[in-house]
Amino acid sequence: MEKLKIAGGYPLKGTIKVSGAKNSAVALIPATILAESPVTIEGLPDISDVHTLQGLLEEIGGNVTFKDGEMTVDPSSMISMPLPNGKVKKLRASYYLMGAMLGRFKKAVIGLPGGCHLGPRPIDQHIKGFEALGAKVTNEQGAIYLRADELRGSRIYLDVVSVGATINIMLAAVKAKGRTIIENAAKEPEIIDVATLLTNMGAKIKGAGTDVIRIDGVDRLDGCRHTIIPDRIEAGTFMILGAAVGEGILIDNVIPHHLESLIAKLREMGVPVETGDDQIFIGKSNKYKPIDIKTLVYPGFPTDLQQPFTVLLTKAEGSSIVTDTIYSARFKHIDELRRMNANIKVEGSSAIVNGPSILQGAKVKASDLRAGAALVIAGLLAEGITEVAGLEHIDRGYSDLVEKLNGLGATIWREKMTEEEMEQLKSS
Ligand SMILES: CC(=O)N[C@H]1[C@@H](OP(=O)(O)OP(=O)(O)OC[C@H]2O[C@@H](n3ccc(=O)[nH]c3=O)[C@H](O)[C@@H]2O)O[C@H](CO)[C@@H](O)[C@@H]1O
Ligand SMILES: C=C(OP(=O)(O)O)C(=O)O
Repeated sequence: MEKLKIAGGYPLKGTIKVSGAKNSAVALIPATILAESPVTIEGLPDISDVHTLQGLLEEIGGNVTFKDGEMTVDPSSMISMPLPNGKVKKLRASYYLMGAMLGRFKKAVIGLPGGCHLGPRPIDQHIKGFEALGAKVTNEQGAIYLRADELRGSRIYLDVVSVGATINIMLAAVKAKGRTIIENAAKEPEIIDVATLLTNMGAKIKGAGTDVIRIDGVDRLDGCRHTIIPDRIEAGTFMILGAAVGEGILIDNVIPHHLESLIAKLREMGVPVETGDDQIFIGKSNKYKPIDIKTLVYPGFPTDLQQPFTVLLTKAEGSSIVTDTIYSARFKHIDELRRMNANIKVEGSSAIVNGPSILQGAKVKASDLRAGAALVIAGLLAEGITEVAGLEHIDRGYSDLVEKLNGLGATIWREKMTEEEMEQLKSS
């Protein structure tokens, strides 16, 4: 097991390149199950979620190659093998195996998913969608059993706007008989990316990226080549990092339109932001204004950037409020930031940040992926050395993070944890 060590307090400068989107990758890879010939996806991030999904596709008989960000999946020999736990629990997005395997084989047994612990993360809307398409769904000892004689298109209204349910229903519906309409669908860019892949495979989908998606089922899907979109959350993390410790940082391979809410909030704080076609420049700030943030579904401020943004707010003079309306308990990073001398308190679904604080290096633990990103930014900002444990969370979503940050002039490295540290981590 490894930890990250960061020598903080030094300004960063230069260009940093964004990788392919994790939340697209984890849906695009399961989507390949639906094809009857090889599918190639270009630009995938080198993250553990992608490797775990590769292993899961291989477990069900897929022939997968993955090199230099390009994955080719030959799904022709796949079978509906039960995947009750093990790798399935390592990531949230293993739930996409339910929709994809149901769509292709009309049956699947998949363990309940893992992923970041952000409070309750039910999948009732996914199941409601599968049932509306004609599947019988049961939960037996922590695994979801799905079976259908035939999948039939249906009108499905989502009670909660859910990224996962929208994509999962799309996966199950593309080969169903007749028309499926998803109402109150989520509108995240990753949904458009998955719909683009499926359309190139031969699916008939209209309205992805709006709140009504219409899918006309087809009998057969075939292979194609697809390039993934850039990761807006990784890009956003680098923008926040640039605002906190940068003296001019250019973020390359980004779609600025995907980050309008973050750009607006950074400008409101007084951070200079310039946008190009596929680049964003974050200038050096001299003074940071306190502001309030409320997370919302896309195109609102993303919950996945709330934790990193909290760190930036410790630099502002005055009081800022961060409210998470998607995951009201997504504040496990706050105790760790307090160890580093931040003045933040949590009240209900809000964190109140009183700044400015001079952060101090400390030994901290990432409880989840974006808590990890927040602690890395805090470590770069802090005086002295910061040690971040829980690296396995960060490795789920940030490709080559150490190399990328060192390229900006940061001093950050991975180090093996001692036996004693691992014991302490287990008991904490
Ligand atoms: C792999 C992936 O893409 N993960 C993202 C995805 O997670 P995920 O797809 O799990 O998140 P959802 O959009 O489904 O969740 C949004 C809200 O709806 C609730 N809900 C969801 C499904 C359901 O059946 N019932 C229900 O009540 C959730 O508890 C949450 O409060 O979107 C989240 C919200 O943008 C992001 O934080 C995650 O990074
Ligand atoms: C919550 C996240 O991921 P997951 O849904 O995969 O746990 C995230 O990417 O911030």
